[in-house]
Amino acid sequence: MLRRVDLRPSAAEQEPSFTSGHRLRQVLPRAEMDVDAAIAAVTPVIEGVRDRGYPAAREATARFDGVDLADPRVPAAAITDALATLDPAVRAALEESIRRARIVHRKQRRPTVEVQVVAGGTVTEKWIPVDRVGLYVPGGLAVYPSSVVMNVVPAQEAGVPSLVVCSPPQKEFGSLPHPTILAACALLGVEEVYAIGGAQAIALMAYGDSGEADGHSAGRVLIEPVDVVTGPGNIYVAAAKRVLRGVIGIDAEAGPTEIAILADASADPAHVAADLISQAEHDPMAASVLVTDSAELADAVDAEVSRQVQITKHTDRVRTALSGPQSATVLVGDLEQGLQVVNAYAAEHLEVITVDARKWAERVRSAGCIFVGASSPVSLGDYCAGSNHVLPTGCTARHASGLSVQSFLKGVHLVEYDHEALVEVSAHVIALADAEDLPAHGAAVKVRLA
Ligand SMILES: NC(=O)c1ccc[n+]([C@@H]2O[C@H](COP(=O)([O-])OP(=O)(O)OC[C@H]3O[C@@H](n4cnc5c(N)ncnc54)[C@H](O)[C@@H]3O)[C@@H](O)[C@H]2O)c1
Ligand SMILES: N[C@H](CO)Cc1c[nH]c[nH+]1
Ligand SMILES: [Zn+2]
Repeated sequence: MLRRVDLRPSAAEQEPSFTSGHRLRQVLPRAEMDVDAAIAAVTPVIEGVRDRGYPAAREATARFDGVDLADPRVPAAAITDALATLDPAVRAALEESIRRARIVHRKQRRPTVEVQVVAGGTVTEKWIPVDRVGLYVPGGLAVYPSSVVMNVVPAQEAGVPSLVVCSPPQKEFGSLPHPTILAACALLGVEEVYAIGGAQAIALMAYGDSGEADGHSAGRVLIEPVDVVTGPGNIYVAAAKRVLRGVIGIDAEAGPTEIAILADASADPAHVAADLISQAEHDPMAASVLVTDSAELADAVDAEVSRQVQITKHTDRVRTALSGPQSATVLVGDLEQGLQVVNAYAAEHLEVITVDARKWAERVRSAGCIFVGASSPVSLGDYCAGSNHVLPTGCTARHASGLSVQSFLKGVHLVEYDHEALVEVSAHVIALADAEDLPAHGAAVKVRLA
């Protein structure tokens, strides 16, 4: 079922060795359409919202979601009603998910650190939450109340005073976001929610709309712009975040889901197949990659995938994802080479299902989140591990992190020197200012020396 990429040293015509991450990335599976390619599709939408505000977003919603909404703000009553009618088992699960996420995220807050550099001279680093954030909750092929939890909990733990949630309108629910998403907002005390998805939602949060563009909302503020937008989404959402980075801060490009599994002969093929399928059901563009040194395991996983795909609910979506160029089994000579492969691939999610799994996991250098051992599937992290499921995709885990409290904080230095401490270092400041041919910088110190 999964195509094979054979990197075993014995494979015919193998190049010297695929040891450099850059060389490896050229042969590893990747989707045909990447974020760069999606930028062309979202740029007109973003420019429209920048220039004309909500009317342009409304047109995009009509086009992509088949819904025309004069006012996308979700009424307060819809949010409270959604919680009142929520299935008790789902409510209990959301509450447990929130509880565990809070335990982990509360510990992430960095303390203020004051450093005495010299007598009379200190540098203090403090962390200030941004004023207002926009949290994107996907709702196209699936709906994601769990992403409400993963966005809102770290923002709240960071101390962000103003939060807004955007999620696509659902035709079958009166063009509001899905009721489970609204119920999750209610559980977390989020009151400002808009029924809007895709790139138009990211642009609307970034630019806001004062309602003055064409008088469509009679001068009232439809939505205040935010400072940071976080959250997962499809390739268009990820592209919009890349385009708008700078206008707003972003967490990471958390686009179409990826799972890589580093497994040896000890892994249970039924578990491996189930986990590959679990993440493939997100999106036809999702990527599922098995990296193994065992051809026997690869064969057994193929057989299991074929069996399980027939009985999974979203079978078409899963088949498309698993048969696309982004999914494959990569055969390696040994787990050392497997480690090089998973580090080069930099998956959003990496499972390590091997003998001594923790030992191998400790040596991973690039992955959004690492799931260690046979009893830690990605689905656990998606909902209830306490970790965050908003994670970098498309190889951005080489440099980016998953969503955390830190995503909502700005680090600021407070520099405080007294006169003596300034005098003591003044010659060095003046010498460096002269070396840079910026003598006015030196003069700003000299004027204080008299
Ligand atoms: N990386 C992560 O952390 C993470 C977490 C959860 C989910 N995900 C991913 O989020 C995504 C959710 O996708 P989804 O589609 O279900 O919901 P979504 O909310 O991300 O996207 C739906 C929106 O896309 C817009 N859209 C649809 N087709 C378009 C087109 N052709 N051009 C422009 N805009 C278009 C629509 O306006 C719609 O509102 C999946 O790819 C899933 O794998 C990622
Ligand atoms: N696996 C997703 C991150 O790519 C998160 C998620 C939410 N719901 C189910 N799964
Ligand atoms: Zn998932």
